[in-house]
Amino acid sequence: MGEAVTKALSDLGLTARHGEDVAVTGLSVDSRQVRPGHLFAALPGVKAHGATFLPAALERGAVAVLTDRAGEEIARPLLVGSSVALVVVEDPRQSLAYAAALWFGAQPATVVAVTGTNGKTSVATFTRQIWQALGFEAANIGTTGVEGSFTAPSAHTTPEPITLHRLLAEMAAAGVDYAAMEASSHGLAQRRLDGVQLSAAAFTNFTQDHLDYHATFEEYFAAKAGLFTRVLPEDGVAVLNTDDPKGLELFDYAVARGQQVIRVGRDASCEMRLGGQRFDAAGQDVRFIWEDAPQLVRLPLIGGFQAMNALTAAALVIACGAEPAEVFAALPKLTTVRGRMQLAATRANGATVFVDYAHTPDAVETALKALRPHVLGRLVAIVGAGGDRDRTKRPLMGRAATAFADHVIVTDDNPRTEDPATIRAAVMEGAGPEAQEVGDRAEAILRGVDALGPGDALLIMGKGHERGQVIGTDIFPFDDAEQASIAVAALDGKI
Ligand SMILES: CC(=O)N[C@H]1[C@@H](OP(=O)(O)OP(=O)(O)OC[C@H]2O[C@@H](n3ccc(=O)[nH]c3=O)[C@H](O)[C@@H]2O)O[C@H](CO)[C@@H](O)[C@@H]1O[C@H](C)C(=O)N[C@@H](C)C(=O)N[C@H](CCC(=O)O)C(=O)O
Ligand SMILES: Nc1ncnc2c1ncn2[C@@H]1O[C@H](COP(=O)(O)OP(=O)(O)OP(=O)(O)O)[C@@H](O)[C@H]1O
Repeated sequence: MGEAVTKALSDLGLTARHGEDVAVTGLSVDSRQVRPGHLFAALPGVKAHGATFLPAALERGAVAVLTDRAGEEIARPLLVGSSVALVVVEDPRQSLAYAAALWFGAQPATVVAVTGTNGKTSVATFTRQIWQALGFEAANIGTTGVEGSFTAPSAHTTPEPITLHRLLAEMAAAGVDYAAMEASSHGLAQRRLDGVQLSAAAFTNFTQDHLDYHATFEEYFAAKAGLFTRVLPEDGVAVLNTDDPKGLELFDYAVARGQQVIRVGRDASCEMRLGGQRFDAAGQDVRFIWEDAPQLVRLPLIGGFQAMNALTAAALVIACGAEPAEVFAALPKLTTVRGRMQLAATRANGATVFVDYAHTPDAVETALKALRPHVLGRLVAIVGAGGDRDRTKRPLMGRAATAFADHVIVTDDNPRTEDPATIRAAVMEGAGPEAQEVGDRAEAILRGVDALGPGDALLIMGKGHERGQVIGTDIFPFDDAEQASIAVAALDGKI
């Protein structure tokens, strides 16, 4: 057994207000995870103040507490006569983020972060894919976990600082030199990224979302802006979609801080400018202009917005020092995030089948609208809604499908403990009398594929990357992309 690592509070940038500069054996934000010798970060929470769990943390052997003034009030009486060190700071989440960085002490040499309402996963994934295509060891961290040269599951889009820095240190130890991470607005508001050394950061766009957590639109934007005004250092590069008015606002902040900026968008002022797009069944040809030189690339990606995501990723990689010509040569190799507008199968007659995670009325509309320019013939949609979740969205999802597709098949999603027929009836109510109802999802996919003539496309929505269907309380193996391949093989005589 190796000797346990310990670090003094002062080595973690912390000063005790009460007690000594003790050595700690680890960090925890949750009393239930405290081990003997740990520093317990008692954070102000939505439901409770972490300091209320101090007795449990002390019982488990915490030797130091990091908290704010409100936490100090709760902690002081509990610490009378004890040698436990009490560290009181203005913003304990930020101090914890710095302490976690110092505790783990290593990260990949180049780390970039992406924020925005939509496109974070796509941009972080594309950035990693470009680096890998250039021959570098690279990984991305986000909603889909950690992927690339290093893989790990992740519960959060932006992991908590302790998890995040453990991951970054493990990546560095495994030889990963490049990492692209998603910066969620929750993660930014909770200072999860504050201890990360960023080389560049990108902003994709800003629309209404997450107003359940952020009190106002302004607060939500302020959280995202923090990536550029606080986390990204002055010598970092800001990659900004300045077609979005909020991107223009960030441009002003970045310039005021002396950061170098790469603007991405359609406007003539952009260093990375999107010119034209021509769509076909399997992707798009994109014309763009980099520093006044026109370029043409093939993107095997569905959806007009993916060109902006790919260019944003290209700009990030260039910002970190790569040769632009090599970066542009890598773009035709990009592949979509699994289950997001994923080309799952192609019929012998050329008709295509796509799988997408869209499971809200808005997402159904966006997905169908994105696919439409790629389809010469008819667009067929398969839609369903999950059980034990929001009921009001069911007819709205059916309505959106009928409004933006030429033919709609309503099927089961994850019925969970509800009666599947009742859920389908609600979706059918919005989808209208022309829609076809096929409860069994595999049969619905078979019928959808069978309906495709040359030039047609089928979009199977709702489950995306999932590999199981939840019926009752059991999960049965089910993969939309695999079912699409099976249906195509069966109908085109390959099995
Ligand atoms: C809404 C939100 O962000 N909540 C975060 C917040 O929890 P909270 O304020 O509710 O905590 P609380 O339950 O009031 O407890 C207060 C403190 O006491 C601690 N505690 C609690 C119970 C106990 O027995 N002992 C104990 O020590 C908790 O660890 C916490 O530090 O502080 C906790 C500790 O830092 C976080 O783990 C927790 O993230 C939760 C798990 C979460 O689900 N967050 C989601 C919303 C999130 O961050 N999502 C974004 C993506 C959003 C998106 O783009 O879709 C993400 O980046 O993943
Ligand atoms: N640049 C973009 N502009 C507008 N919409 C986009 C853009 N990129 C992606 N989208 C839409 O957002 C959906 C989710 O994309 P993506 O996973 O990349 O975003 P995200 O910000 O990571 O969201 P999440 O954290 O929920 O995964 C896509 O399926 C698409 O409908």
